[in-house]
Amino acid sequence: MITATDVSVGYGGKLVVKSASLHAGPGEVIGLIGPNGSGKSTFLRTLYAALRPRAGLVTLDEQPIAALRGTELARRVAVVAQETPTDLPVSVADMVLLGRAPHRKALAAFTREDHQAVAAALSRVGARELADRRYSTLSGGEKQRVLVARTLAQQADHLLLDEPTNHLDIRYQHELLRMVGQLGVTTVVVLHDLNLAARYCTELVMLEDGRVVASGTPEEVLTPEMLLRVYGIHVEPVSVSGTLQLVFSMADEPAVPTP
Ligand SMILES: Nc1ncnc2c1ncn2[C@@H]1O[C@H](COP(=O)(O)OP(=O)(O)OP(=O)(O)O)[C@@H](O)[C@H]1O
Repeated sequence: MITATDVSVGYGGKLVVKSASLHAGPGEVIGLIGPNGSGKSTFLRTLYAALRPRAGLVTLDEQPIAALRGTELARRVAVVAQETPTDLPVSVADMVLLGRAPHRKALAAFTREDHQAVAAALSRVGARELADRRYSTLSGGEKQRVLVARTLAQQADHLLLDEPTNHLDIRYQHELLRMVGQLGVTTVVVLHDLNLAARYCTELVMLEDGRVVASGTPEEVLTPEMLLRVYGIHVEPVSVSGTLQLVFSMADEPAVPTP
């Protein structure tokens, strides 16, 4: 369970997250959405203590996150952030093995169980055949799958993902988010694609200029009025096999373009 209560975060003299709250219950997948620069990554980074809030509180299973030691945090929270190292001279398998580090006693060697967890995680994201490749030579989408495999190997019960689908082709976008939903792990995921958010998130939190302007189920948050106000875009919500999908048109075009 991850809870942020009235959190404000900023850089220098500027506040970019303003009294924002969020609650991710056990096994829930919370989508953090909002336009460019609205504060999504900053809010997410605060949830794993990479940034310290100026006001408010972040808790993990009701414990203040600031009170958790680094290794305990790493055991309990897995992160795929936007800024990831790309030029490390390591193999893919070693990159994923890094996810096992919080489970290892200081200076102990990795065990067979660690290597099995790495192989299983790579298989799960369809990247088993990449194990011996050098990480820095992978494509953007391959790297992203490997970073997700690292979080799986970490076996944390909380998962924080910053645009995990942005380099993935359409099939892997869906596979990844479906897999995240099936993990049963408490998840907060920053997503730009509102149709993916509608389909795979249990609840959404929408930011505008650092403030939470809507939160609730996808149907409650992704309304035409809200999307016009926050993104300046027209949307027609449609239900496809019981799933909310959004058809967009620019605000200066007719809502449903004529052929
Ligand atoms: N390290 C930083 N130093 C100063 N300002 C920053 C820093 N990181 C982000 N910002 C600013 O904070 C604001 C929020 O940025 P943030 O990356 O959290 O937004 P976002 O919603 O994730 O954006 P995007 O959708 O474009 O990824 C932006 O105005 C950005 O320029």
